[in-house]
Amino acid sequence: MDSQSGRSSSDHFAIYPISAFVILVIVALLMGDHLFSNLRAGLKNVAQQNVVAIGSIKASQIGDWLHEHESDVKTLSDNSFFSREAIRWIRGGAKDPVRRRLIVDRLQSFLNAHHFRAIVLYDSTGRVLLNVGDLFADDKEIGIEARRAVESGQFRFVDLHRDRPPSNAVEMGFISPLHEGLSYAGAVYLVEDPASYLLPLVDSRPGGSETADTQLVRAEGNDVLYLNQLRDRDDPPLGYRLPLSTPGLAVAIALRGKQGLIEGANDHRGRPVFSYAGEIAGTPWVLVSKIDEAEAYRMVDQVRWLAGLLFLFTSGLIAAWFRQWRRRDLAEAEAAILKERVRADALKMEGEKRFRTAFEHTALPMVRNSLTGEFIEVNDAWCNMFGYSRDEVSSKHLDWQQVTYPDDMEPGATLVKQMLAGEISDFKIEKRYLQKDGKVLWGSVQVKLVRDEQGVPEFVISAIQDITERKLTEKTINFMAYHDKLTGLPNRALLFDRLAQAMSQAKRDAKYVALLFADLDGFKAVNDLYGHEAGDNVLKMAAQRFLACVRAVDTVARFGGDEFAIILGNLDDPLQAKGVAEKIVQAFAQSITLSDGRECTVGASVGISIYPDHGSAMDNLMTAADQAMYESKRHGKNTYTFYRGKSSLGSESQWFLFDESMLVGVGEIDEQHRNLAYLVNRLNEALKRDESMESIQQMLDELLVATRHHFDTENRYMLTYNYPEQRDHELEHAQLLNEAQRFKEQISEGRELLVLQSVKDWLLSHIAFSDKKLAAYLQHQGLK
Ligand SMILES: Nc1nc2c(ncn2[C@@H]2O[C@H](COP(=O)(O)OP(=O)(O)OP(=O)(O)O)[C@@H](O)[C@H]2O)c(=O)[nH]1
Repeated sequence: MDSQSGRSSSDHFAIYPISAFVILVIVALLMGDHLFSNLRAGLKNVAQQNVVAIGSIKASQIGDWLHEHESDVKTLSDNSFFSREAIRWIRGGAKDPVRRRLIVDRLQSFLNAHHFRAIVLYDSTGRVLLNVGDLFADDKEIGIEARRAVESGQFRFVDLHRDRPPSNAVEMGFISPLHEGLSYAGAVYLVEDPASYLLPLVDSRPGGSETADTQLVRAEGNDVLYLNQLRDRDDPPLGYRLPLSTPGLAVAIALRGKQGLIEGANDHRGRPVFSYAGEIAGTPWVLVSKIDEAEAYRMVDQVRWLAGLLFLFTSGLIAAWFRQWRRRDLAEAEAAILKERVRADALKMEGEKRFRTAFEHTALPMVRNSLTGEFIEVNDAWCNMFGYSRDEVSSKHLDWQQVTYPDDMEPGATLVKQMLAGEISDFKIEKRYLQKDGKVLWGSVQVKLVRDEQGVPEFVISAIQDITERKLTEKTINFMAYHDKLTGLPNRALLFDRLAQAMSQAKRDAKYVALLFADLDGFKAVNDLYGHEAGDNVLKMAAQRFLACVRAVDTVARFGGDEFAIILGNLDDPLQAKGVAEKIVQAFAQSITLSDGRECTVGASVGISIYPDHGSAMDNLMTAADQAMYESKRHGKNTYTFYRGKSSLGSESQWFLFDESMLVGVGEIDEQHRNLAYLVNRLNEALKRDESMESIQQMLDELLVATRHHFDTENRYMLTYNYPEQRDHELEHAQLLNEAQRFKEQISEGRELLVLQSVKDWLLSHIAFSDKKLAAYLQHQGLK
């Protein structure tokens, strides 16, 4: 892995913690926001409840206080002793000193009892007649109000105002007309000092708050006039005003008629406040209690700030830790990559070194080829095997084709193509090679495609094992298995094979095959007269004479003893066999000279059968030839005879005749044997009808399945009844099944007749020799 890919892989893994962190941050922010929103809502609620409580209580107290004063005033003025005395005194021209004294005393005691600042007595024109209490400045305006009270007979409220100099005091009051019955003759003005109760009540604030305040206001022209002193301003009562049009001003909103909670408004400083407004009945006043939103929210905002700071601090810490971790991780990854690369390089060098040592010093011939087949290098063992020097290999630009035996080129070329196409990575084959001097040798070659680190094919390496010896041995063994040791002719096994091939070929080409059976006449006498060795020589010479009579493509086989068989394939006319038979008879008419010079004579009796005239199955054809040969013997020997029986031996549909003699006596086994015979006959029929190879294959498959089933049945019986020869019997089953596997290949090679014959032969032999024995045992055990 290179460093680039290492980093990207590490980055890939870093995505997870980063994503997790981002998600965590988002969740924390959302949760925090939700939490703080709830807290703020709670605090807002509390703050609003507080301003409502304070505002409404104070408004109610002020209302009560005003009402009380109104009652006090009315007590003094309404038909009271005082009012009667005062009216009389005023109507008397306000001259009676005794009555004046009485009035003053009365007012003074009233003043003392009710804590007014002063009481002023007016006549009906609004002129001041007398006053008690504090310093008082005669105010024309008040006089006018007093006259109006007398004229209207109505109580009048004198709003807060600043008294004229020298008093300058803030005051307010209540004017009540004096009447006796229905006549009014003056008025009393009770002057109240707001600082004694009203203003302290308004200004009283809950402890602990920095911004909570209550403001008593009234509209004056286009302004809001603050009647009390604000907690954050130095202006005295009635000393501060703001335009009524000030945007968002809570008191202005209240004066415009909004009562109760006012939301989203500001106070005189322009700061957002929670406020409550309440009208004071009978006055133009509005009482507004308020608290700064900032103060109400202060706690939660502070906590929010702290939480934010803590969050930022923690995030910073995590980010720093993560960065550090990533750095360390990357550094570790890079270090690991570097280490791995160094290790890989070392391994590669080590591997190359080892390969080179192995390549150079191994006793196994090895060669490296380019992808197009030229030799890149060979080792010493290869040079020894093929006879080329290394210089010759490079100067002659040798490639693998030049050292391969021409007939063996194809399989290797196909496999190399598959290997380069990536279908296989290596292969092993046996093939013939050509040495430099042209000699042929056999090699078992193991070929492997070598790819570079990116997987691109680089070169092909081959290791060759010299198997010439083994092949020769195999050839000899093979030859011996299929040839007669004495004469060197094909033996009976090879004869069957060749006959099957010839019959299949003839079937395809619509030709004839002649099978000649020849038995030497008088051969026993040779043995008897000249000895066995001489007999052997005669057999050898007889073989040569047979061979001399046939074409190279024909087969002469020794069938056994002094019996020979000759296959003449690819005949256009069956009578062509006649010529060969005549030549054979003539050939044996001449005497044979033995090694010791003595002469002997053996004849040849020949029987001829023709495929397909005398049978389409091998054993039928052989039986026919055999019968014809005996015919020749009967006719005095040294002659030939064509089979003259029926055009075809036996009933071909009953080619495998399952008769009584084949019953073994165990019901299930007999039934299966009968079924197998049926399947063999059916296959034979299909071959005769020249059915497609596919259906032939299918029938053979069915036959094999039935055979397997039959063997399983027998195995079961053997196991159940403890058959002493079970092992041998099962071994035979296994061998037969093994052989059966080969049948499929042989069928596809066009050797179906041989297969059929083989199946029939082994089935017959198995029933006769093995199954009958087994059945006898089973019957003995009581099985039917
Ligand atoms: N020397 C030798 N003799 C063999 C060999 N195989 C079989 N024989 C003998 O060959 C003889 C064959 O017998 P027959 O075919 O009856 O003899 P024949 O004299 O030819 O009789 P006809 O066929 O009736 O003419 C037997 O005596 C066998 O012992 C062999 O490999 N070498």
